[in-house]
Amino acid sequence: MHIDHIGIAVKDIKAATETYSKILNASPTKTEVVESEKVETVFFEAGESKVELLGPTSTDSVIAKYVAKKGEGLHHVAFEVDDIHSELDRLREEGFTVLNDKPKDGADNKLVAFVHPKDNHGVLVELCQTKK
Ligand SMILES: CC[C@@H](C(=O)O)C(=O)SCCNC(=O)CCNC(=O)[C@H](O)C(C)(C)COP(=O)(O)OP(=O)(O)OC[C@H]1O[C@@H](n2cnc3c(N)ncnc32)[C@H](O)[C@@H]1OP(=O)(O)O
Ligand SMILES: [Co+2]
Repeated sequence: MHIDHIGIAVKDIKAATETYSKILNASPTKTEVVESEKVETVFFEAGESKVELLGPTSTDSVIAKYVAKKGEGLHHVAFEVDDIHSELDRLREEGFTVLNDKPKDGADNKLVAFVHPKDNHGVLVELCQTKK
């Protein structure tokens, strides 16, 4: 298991892309709209992990809600696993609140699912697995 990406919620994806291009001294590697989440994502590589900027594409996106309530900032940490189904079963058995009945399509050719932040000391955890 390793950290695949950290997700950062932003108001203005264009402005945030300019900022992170300067911080990382690199161009984004991928830009993708994920309709199911109502977000636009911009990825930067940072060693073995990535930074995922998340901007809302709709006022009822979870990212719009988060930014309105808490402001911009770190939104989630995503761990890549080999078998997302068995990891989700394991976490459910451990008593964690998994927010998805089954993994769904995320960005970057991944299946994704989320574990509620109340169970993780205030951090929203994403599990992801590269689609085969
Ligand atoms: C692009 C696809 C994918 C990828 O491929 O990488 C993504 O990353 S998508 C990212 C966006 N999608 C998601 O976050 C989906 C999972 N999230 C959710 O289902 C919800 O956001 C939530 C976590 C269940 C919260 O929703 P809700 O209960 O409706 O929001 P509230 O504002 O009422 O929050 C309740 C409670 O939880 C705290 N909270 C909310 N979000 C976060 C967060 N990201 N990190 C930490 N804490 C969070 C919020 O502050 C509330 O706390 P209290 O006020 O103390 O009750
Ligand atoms: Co993510």
